[in-house]
Amino acid sequence: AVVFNWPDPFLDTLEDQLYRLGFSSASGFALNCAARQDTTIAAQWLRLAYHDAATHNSTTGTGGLDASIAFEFTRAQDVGEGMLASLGDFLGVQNQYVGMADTIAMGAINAVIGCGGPVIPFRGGRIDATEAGPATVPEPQQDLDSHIASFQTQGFNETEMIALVACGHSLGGVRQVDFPLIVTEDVPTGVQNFASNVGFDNTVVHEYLNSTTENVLVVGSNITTRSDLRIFSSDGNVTMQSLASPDTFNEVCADLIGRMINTVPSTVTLTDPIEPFDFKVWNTHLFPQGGSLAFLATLRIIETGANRTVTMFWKERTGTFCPTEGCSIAPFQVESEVPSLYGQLKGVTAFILHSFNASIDLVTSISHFWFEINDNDGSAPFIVDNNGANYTIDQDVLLYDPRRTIATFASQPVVVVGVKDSSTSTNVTALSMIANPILDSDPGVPLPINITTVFELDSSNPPADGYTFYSAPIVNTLDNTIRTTVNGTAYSLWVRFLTAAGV
Ligand code: HEM
Repeated sequence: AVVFNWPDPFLDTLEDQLYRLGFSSASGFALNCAARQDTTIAAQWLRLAYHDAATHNSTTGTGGLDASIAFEFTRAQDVGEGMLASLGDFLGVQNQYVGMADTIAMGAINAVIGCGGPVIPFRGGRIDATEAGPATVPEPQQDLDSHIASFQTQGFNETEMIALVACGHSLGGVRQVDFPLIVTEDVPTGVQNFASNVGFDNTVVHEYLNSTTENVLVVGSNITTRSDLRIFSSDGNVTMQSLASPDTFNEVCADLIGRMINTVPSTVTLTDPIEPFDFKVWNTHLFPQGGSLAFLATLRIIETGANRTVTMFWKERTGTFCPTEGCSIAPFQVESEVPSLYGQLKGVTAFILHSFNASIDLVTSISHFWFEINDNDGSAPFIVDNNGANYTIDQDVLLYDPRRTIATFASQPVVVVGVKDSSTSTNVTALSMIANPILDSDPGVPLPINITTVFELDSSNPPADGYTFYSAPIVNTLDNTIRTTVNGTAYSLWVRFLTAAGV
């Protein structure tokens, strides 16, 4: 599994989105196999992921799960309102580090578990395409040889093709409005489902094998578009029979859907699987406050059942202020939080959030911090110090100020940052990622976009504690990277959340 060395905005974001409740639409909306547009959100997400991945060419190492679907969804082979609806679901959780392609992949694994299917490992690091890929999504009217060839190009052999189609067609169905030549008989809901049940399981396999299937790609009156029949029966039903065991079905589908979402251009390297981090420093803020520096930090710990005491320690940046063993403080707040479904399925019962609100000497400041944990069960207390490297605060020149910032839901937040020793040449900017709004009239390319905001000297916050304050209204409250150059040195600060416990 991947190792988290703080600060790592990329892993920090992905791990929150995977394991914490409410941190990503891609982990929330498909829960309980929720219905939408006469199918399920999960079915729409899984189909979207497959169509995005199907642009892969394993010979040239191009295409794959790269969000190129955002440029392709208007093609005939991608017909269906589920495509745009799914991209719309996912917009708004990307940032400078995590792109749409990772969200689509995360959506696919949540689609499967949201409908009761197996847990698929998540690797991150996909890179969003900037243009459409080739039109290589298989279509029902194509013959078996074409399907074998296109799955081969995408990296799957014939057996894997059979199983992957069965796994995918465990969910959802074919819409009459989009495929009138396939769904030729009236269906009351407008969708002819692949299986008689809604959830992710091998009902589609059983109903195929015992000839009760209503899968229109198997038994539809239009013989040309019986692609599932041709595919499923292509090896004399050997693969379909092997999928009759629910355990085998789940195992094979977890593996193949996992490979499908990890199908990326050869230039992309994915991380190792991201497992929930045992200890995670989260949402830190350092800012000037009434003659000292306020330092807010949360240590998130996976619940172990122990009645833990957690102490935060820190050392000064210059000079001497703290005792040799470090300055220390107890948390002002300890909260328990229910993890996401994915987290629960990985065995996390709760996250315990220990929040600290330390007052740091303004002159000597802070260079690094760490924690000591006592399980209070007679065992020796242990240190949590970022895998031995300490949690290092790399600078105190450019600081985001959550208390001076005015963040309300009613209006655009006015973000305030403090710059130490600033000269008149200071130029403060924020690079923010925002969701590109989908308009019904012209959906455009549903991918997030970057905007740059220039800060101005803040007349309502006069200089204090050696800092000069700059402010700007900022559209996005989820993720901003603030930059400035002071006396020739460039500083950058990642601000993911505008507020924190203790603000
Ligand atoms: C030869 C290969 C395939 C063909 C010809 C094919 C064809 C189709 C067609 C015609 C539909 C109906 C779409 C609609 O009405 O919106 C559909 C739906 C679907 N397909 Fe496939 N498919 C193939 C492979 C796959 C694979 C490999 C997966 C995923 C692993 C997949 C996942 C899905 C899902 C989840 C739906 C339901 C979508 C919904 O209910 O909104 N398909 N497929």
